[in-house]
Amino acid sequence: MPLDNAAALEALKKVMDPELHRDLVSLGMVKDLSVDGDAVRLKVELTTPACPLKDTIGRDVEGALRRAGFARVEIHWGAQVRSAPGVAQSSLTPGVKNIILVGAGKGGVGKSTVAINLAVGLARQGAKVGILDADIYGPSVPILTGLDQKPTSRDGQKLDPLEAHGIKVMSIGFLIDPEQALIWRGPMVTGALVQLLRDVNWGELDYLVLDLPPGTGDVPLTLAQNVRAAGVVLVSTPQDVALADVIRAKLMFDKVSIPVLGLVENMSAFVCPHCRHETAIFDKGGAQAAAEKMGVRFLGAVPIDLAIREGGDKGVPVVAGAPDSPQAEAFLSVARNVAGAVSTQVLKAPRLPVIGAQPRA
Ligand SMILES: Nc1ncnc2c1ncn2[C@@H]1O[C@H](COP(=O)(O)OP(=O)(O)OP(=O)(O)O)[C@@H](O)[C@H]1O
Repeated sequence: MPLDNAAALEALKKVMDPELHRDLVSLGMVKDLSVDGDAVRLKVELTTPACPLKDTIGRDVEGALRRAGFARVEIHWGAQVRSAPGVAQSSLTPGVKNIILVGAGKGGVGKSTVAINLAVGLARQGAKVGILDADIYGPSVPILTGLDQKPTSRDGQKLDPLEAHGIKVMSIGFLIDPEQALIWRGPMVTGALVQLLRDVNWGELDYLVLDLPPGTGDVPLTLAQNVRAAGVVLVSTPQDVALADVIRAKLMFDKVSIPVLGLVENMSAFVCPHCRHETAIFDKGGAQAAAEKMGVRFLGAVPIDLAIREGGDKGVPVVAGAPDSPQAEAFLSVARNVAGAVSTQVLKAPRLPVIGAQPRA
């Protein structure tokens, strides 16, 4: 067989994306293919810049092309985050490709800490990201980002989100006294949430991370009726009492047809910074077992750690403040796994009309 574009494409059709279980050519990931003698050059366009399997894909592409007879293989990388068909055209947030919910069965398990580090982690890997603090009864994103100014509006219609650590940020905590929302009835809460989605200038984003209130209630239901989220990341500590709640939360998301992207174990074992001894304060490994039981993906474990708590209190998430630390790497790995899960979800999504409200003219 001559060494030409057709031969290279034939070889690339045998390379499967290990996450998406389809070949790179039919996924439209092969771009700018050119052959010159026994040299081949191409761009592989990943479905997310935070691709967890980039190295594996690179090795597989090179191997397949070499086996086809190419002596020199030059791979360039790109990324184009995709969204499920129809999502962008008919949603409250037209420029947002994927909405990722972060939820927990109970309070205090570190849901907001995971949400902010996930958002900053996705941005650090090259994605355009925003975070919306939808935890209307207990907004913690202002503290976690160190932001406290009031958002303003340049166009007199939509509020401009604030920015910190490379992401766009909006929280009900910027707009009202947090104690005020505590006495809100359900419809006020859901109304505020719809406004925070629709009436904020989110612009073009690959991912909008939504920090949900803990437990089950009106907010997930409102979201299910108004946005087509890519899915929900569930956060739990490893001990049984938290896991029982997260299993209940999963059932609730199933009921409202929001896909569960997977489960994160937060406050996993404590590693002593002095002697490296590991202590399983809240137990360890429980979430992985629970994820298997629930039939959802395990997205990773984050240790209980002083730097994570201090970063949160100072408004500098550890992923931004100490990006090369093992603590940050734990969150970055979760971010890559979440990005992979979103890509898988997007490709699985049926081409259905999107439920819910239309953008305002
Ligand atoms: N892995 C961790 N290591 C150490 N401290 C952590 C970790 N994760 C969260 N924390 C700390 O635990 C406290 C609660 O975290 P966070 O506010 O993220 O929880 P939450 O589940 O969102 O709570 P709520 O339900 O009240 O919104 C914070 O002080 C935070 O800094």
